[in-house]
Amino acid sequence: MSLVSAPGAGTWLGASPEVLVEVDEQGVFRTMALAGTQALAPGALPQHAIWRQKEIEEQALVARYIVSCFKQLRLREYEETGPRTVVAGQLLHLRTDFAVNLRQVPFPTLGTDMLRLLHPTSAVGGMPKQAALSFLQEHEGYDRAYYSGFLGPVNLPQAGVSRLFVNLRCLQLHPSRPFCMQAPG
Ligand SMILES: C=C(O[C@H]1C=CC=C(C(=O)O)[C@@H]1O)C(=O)O
Repeated sequence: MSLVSAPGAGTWLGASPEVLVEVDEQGVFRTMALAGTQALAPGALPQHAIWRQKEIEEQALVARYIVSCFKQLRLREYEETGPRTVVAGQLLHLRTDFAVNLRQVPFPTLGTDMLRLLHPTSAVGGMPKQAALSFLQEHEGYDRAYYSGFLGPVNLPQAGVSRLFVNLRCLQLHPSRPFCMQAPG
């Protein structure tokens, strides 16, 4: 959950399930391929969820894109777990987790390099990236402002520890009306 209010930026309330890049206290870099959405039915077990081919393929595209980013950086020592079904509030998603232990694989700029390569992810920008972004620029017809950007604590609670989330499922509070942002899953 996030609530950010800053002069010039406005007031934004959000609940994002998607980590864009993270480096934790143990020096582990993480990112994830998150896609596919279905409701969590009352009493149902997430591990019994059935995914359609479309969702499986969409999530696999996102996972492959992350692998291609590691390849661009010539990084081969990453751990990949999944895809598995995860719960986010009342929703289920398909998620593959990626981790690199930076104490074993010295790559001090990995967080920044991956941020540069990943943003905007295919979930919010499309794929292939440049063509999709040009298409959006031409046809979308409105300013997303901070929606689908990223936010989170940087160098907190200590230097080198950061957690950035894709700014999904959010609303901007205006004095007269809230404006809610939600992409189709
Ligand atoms: C882009 C959004 O969700 C992403 C994260 C999880 C599942 C998604 C999906 O089902 O496609 C999206 O990739 C959003 O909720 O605005």
